[in-house]
Amino acid sequence: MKREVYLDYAATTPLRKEVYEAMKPFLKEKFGNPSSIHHFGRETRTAIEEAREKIAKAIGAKSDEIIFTSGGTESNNMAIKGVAFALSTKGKHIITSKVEHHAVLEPCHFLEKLGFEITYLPVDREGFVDPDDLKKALRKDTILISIMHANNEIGTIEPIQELSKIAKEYDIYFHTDAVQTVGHIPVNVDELGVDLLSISAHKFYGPKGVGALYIRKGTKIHPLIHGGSQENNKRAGTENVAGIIGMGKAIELAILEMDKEIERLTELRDYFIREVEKRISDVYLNGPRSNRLPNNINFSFAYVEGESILLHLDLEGVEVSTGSACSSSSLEPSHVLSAINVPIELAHGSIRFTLGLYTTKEDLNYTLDVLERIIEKLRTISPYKQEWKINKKS
Ligand SMILES: Cc1ncc(COP(=O)(O)O)c(C=O)c1O
Repeated sequence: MKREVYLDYAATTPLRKEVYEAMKPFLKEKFGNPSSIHHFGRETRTAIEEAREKIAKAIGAKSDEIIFTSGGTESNNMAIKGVAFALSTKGKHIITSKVEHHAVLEPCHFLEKLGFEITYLPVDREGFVDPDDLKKALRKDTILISIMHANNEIGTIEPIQELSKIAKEYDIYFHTDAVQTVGHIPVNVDELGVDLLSISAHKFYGPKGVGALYIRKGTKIHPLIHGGSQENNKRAGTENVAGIIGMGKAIELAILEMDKEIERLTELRDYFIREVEKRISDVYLNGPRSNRLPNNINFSFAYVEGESILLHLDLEGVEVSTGSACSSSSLEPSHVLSAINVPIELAHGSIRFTLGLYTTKEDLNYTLDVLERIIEKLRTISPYKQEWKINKKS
């Protein structure tokens, strides 16, 4: 029987019921502007500060080190451009990696147009940045290093502690895009040794359009949005009150359930990987087998197009993604798969399955049955069929 199976939790997660309930009053009756002095204003101000404390506590920070933003994209932009603008007289060199999200790569491309120089570090075949490569890339004028905590396409968890240690030795700011890890695996800013860290609520069952940037006390950074004095003069504009309250509730619940979910999802992930490798020939797992996000699976299926697999899965009620959500609409192979040296034909046959709170083993069994059938059917009509048969014989 047809099932509805959502396996695209890395793109976004559904809003939790408890989060929606917590937000509701702030969409209607509790409408005060948090900057107003009167009762209505004080009520929303208090709620915002409580949410800030919850976010800070979840990552081992202090509440005055948290700035609310419109999401992961804005947080990354603020961290990178904000530090670049603040330190441009000290230096104009930034180091990042080739596998970052576009919300890091594009601000870097923009800065290049303004005369900054960016080094894009390579990664190994599993997507890991080598600390030695970072050391070699350092220059006297390096002002910022930005390496993501975990990759949104292939799930690689980067060795942030080791990388940030190098930054510290040379007194260089370290930013990490933790959009895929906060609320999913333990994140502690002191243990990671980072100065800036990006968060997005809709990746952990909070609302879309709200996020946060952790800025270690004393870090020099310019605001990107000018206006009122909100967010400690670092991000002007009346706050997204309901969104912020929702993010606070979502992080609280995510932290409570984290250990249990890590164990459950890791088991489901490894079961799915094993079954795919057992049931379907010519499949290649992208990304590592350990130090991988508990909910991430990314496979290349030889001789078939990822888009065809996606559309056929969709018809059967299974929602997945080819590479990152942003590149789903483009025919370019994903920059992440290119960086880990996946051949172009295989990169085009790649599918990302990301699990979450509501994923069950029954969902995965249904997906496996459907997937096995679809791949077999697509391969029968594949233009690579002859070549495939030859390869299989040899
Ligand atoms: C690693 C990473 N960084 C940044 C973003 C952008 O976050 P947002 O959608 O909140 O702007 C995403 C979302 O896909 C992501 O996966």
